[in-house]
Amino acid sequence: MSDKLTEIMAWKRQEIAPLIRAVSLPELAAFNAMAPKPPSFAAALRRDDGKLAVIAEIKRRSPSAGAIAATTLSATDQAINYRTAGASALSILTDEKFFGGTLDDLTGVTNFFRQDRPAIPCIRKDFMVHPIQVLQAREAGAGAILIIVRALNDDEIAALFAAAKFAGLDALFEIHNESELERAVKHGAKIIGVNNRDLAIFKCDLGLSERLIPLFPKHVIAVSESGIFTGADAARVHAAGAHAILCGEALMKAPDTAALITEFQTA
Ligand SMILES: O=P(O)(O)OC[C@@H](O)[C@@H](O)c1c[nH]c2ccccc12
Repeated sequence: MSDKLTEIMAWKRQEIAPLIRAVSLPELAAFNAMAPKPPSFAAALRRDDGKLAVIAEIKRRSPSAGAIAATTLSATDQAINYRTAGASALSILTDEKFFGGTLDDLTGVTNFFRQDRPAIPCIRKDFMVHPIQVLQAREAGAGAILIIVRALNDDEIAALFAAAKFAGLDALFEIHNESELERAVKHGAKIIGVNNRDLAIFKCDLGLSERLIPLFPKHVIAVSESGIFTGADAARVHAAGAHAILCGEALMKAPDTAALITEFQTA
C-alpha cells in the first residue's frame, strides 16, 4: 500500500477490534472522578514568558526514520532525561507495530512522576479510533490524546473528543492542510498541531507550519510537529506563531538533550 497512514489505520482498527465495547460518556466521567488527576497538558503548552514550550517525544523507531533508539531503551529513563533537560510535556508513542512503543511505557512514566511534584503532562501518541483507547489513555495516566483529523471521519472525531472531555483529557488535533484546520476548528479544538510531516508519504516541510499556523483562531494553542532539528528550525515555527513544538527524533538522538531543548526554547 502506498499510503502509509492508510496502512497504519487499517492495522490499528484490526488491533483494537478485540478490545472494542461500548464506552459511555458517564462511564468515562465516573472513571475520571475516581482516578488521580493528570497534570494539565494544555496549561503546560502556554508559557508566560513567550518562549516555545517543548513537547519531547519518546519514540524508539518510526516508519520514516527506521531505528531511532534501542528497543531496550527505558521510557522512564528517557522521560527523566527529558524532564531534567527542561521539557514542558512528554509525548509517548504507544503504538508497538510501527513505533516500538507500548501502553506500559506510558503507565511507567506517569507512575514514576506521580511520586514527584510537579508532575509533567503526557500525551498518549497513538492512532486513536475508538473511545476505548481514550479510557486506556486515562487509565495509563495521560493528560491528552491525539486526534489525527485526516485519518478519521467527523463522527469518529466527535466521539473521541467527547470521550476525551468526559475522561478529563485534552486533545491535540493534528492537521496538515486548510480543510483539516477548518474541520478541527468546527469541532471546537483548543489545541491544534500542524504535522510538518505528510503522514502518507513522510515528507517534512516546515513551510506547512508557516502557512497554516497564522490561520489559527487566536484562542487556539498552536503546536508545530515533526522535522524540527535545530534552533533555526524552532525559530521559524515560533515566528509563525507556534506556542509549542513537538520533537522526537532530534531529541532522542541528541548527545546533549538539555542543550538542544534550551536552543529550542530560546529560538
Ligand atoms: O521525530 P520528529 O520528526 O521530531 O516528529 C515527532 C512527531 O511529530 C511525530 O512522531 C508524529 C507526529 N504525528 C504523529 C502521529 C503518529 C505518530 C507519530 C507522529
